[in-house]
Amino acid sequence: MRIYVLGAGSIGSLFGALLSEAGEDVTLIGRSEHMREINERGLKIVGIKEFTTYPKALTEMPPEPPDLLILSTKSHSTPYALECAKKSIGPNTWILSIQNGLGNEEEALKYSENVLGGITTNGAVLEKWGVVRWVGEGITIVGQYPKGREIFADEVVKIFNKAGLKTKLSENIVGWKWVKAIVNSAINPIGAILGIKNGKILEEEYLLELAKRVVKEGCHVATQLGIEFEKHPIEFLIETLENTQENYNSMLQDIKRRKKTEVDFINGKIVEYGREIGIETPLNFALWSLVKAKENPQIK
Ligand SMILES: NC(=O)c1ccc[n+]([C@@H]2O[C@H](COP(=O)([O-])OP(=O)(O)OC[C@H]3O[C@@H](n4cnc5c(N)ncnc54)[C@H](O)[C@@H]3O)[C@@H](O)[C@H]2O)c1
Ligand SMILES: CC(C)(CO)[C@@H](O)C(=O)[O-]
Repeated sequence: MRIYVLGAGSIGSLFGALLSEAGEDVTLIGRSEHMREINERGLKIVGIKEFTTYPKALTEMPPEPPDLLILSTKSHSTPYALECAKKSIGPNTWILSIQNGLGNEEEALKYSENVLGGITTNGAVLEKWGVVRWVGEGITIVGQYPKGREIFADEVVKIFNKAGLKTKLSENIVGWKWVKAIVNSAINPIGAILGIKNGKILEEEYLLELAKRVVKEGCHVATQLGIEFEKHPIEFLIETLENTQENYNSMLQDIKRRKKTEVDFINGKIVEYGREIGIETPLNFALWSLVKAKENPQIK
C-alpha cells in the first residue's frame, strides 16, 4: 500500500515509522528540518520500542496519488495542508485523519468522498529532528466517516495491526471522534489553564466535578445532533485520566511552547455546533475563551 503521512510531526512520524518498518511504502511529508534529518540519518523511534527506519521524507506531497493519505497535522493546519495536497489526491485515495478535535473529516470530504475517521490514544513526542519518543502505547480506532463499513477500512486495520499499532474497526467512527473530543474538551483546557498534570483533575474532587459537567454539556450537544456513543464519555473521561495521570496534556504543552492550541476544534466546535441547534454551552465557552486568552501574547 502506498501511504503518505501529511503532517509528519510527533504522532504522524510514529505511525509512519511503524508502517515503514513493517515494509509498507511510506512517504512522510513534514517540516524541512525533520525531513532532512530523516533523509540523512533515518527516523529513530525511542521509548516503547527502539528502532530506526528509512521512509521517504519530503516537504511536499509527491504527484502520484497514494492509496492512503494519513492526515496528522494539528487541526488548525488541516485546511491549508489539504489545499496544498489536493493535486495528489486521486479518485481512489482514502484520507484518514488521526487528529484530535472535530471538523477535520468534514474538511477532508471537500477533497475526497473516501474519508476514514480515526482516534488514537498512542502518545508520541518529537524530541528532536529525526527522533520521536513513543511515550504511551494505546489503541487506534478507524472507520468509514461518518459511519458505515468500507472494505478499505478493514485493509487499513489489518496493516496497522501488522505494524504493531493496536487497531480496531468501528462502523460508528463519528461516535468515537465525539467521545474523544468531549473528553479532550474537559481535560485539555482545565490542565492548560491551571498548568497541571491530568492526574490532578482526578485527585481534586471539585476539578473532577467540573470536568464531568463539561463532558455532560458536550454530550447534550452530541445527542441532540444524533451522535451515538460507542462508550459513555464519563467512563472514557475517568479511564483516560487514570491512564494518563503523569501527562501534561497536549493543549498545555502547546501553551508552554507558545504554540497555537487546538481549542477552536475542541471546545470551540462544541460551542459552534451547539449554537447551530440552539443549545448554549456556557462551560465550553468559558474554557474556550480562557484558553484563547492564554494563547494571546498580548494578554499577560
Ligand atoms: N502527539 C500525540 O501523542 C497525539 C496523540 C493523539 C492525537 N494527536 C493529534 O494528532 C494531531 C497531530 O499532533 P502532533 O502532536 O503530532 O503535532 P505536531 O505539531 O508534532 O505534528 C504536526 C506536524 O505537521 C506539520 N505540518 C503542518 N502543516 C503542514 C503542511 N501543510 N505540510 C506538511 N507538514 C505540515 C508541522 O510542521 C508539524 O511537524 C493533533 O490533532 C493531535 O491532537 C496527537
Ligand atoms: C488523552 C490526552 C488528553 C492525554 O493527555 C491527549 O489526547 C492529549 O494530551 O491531548
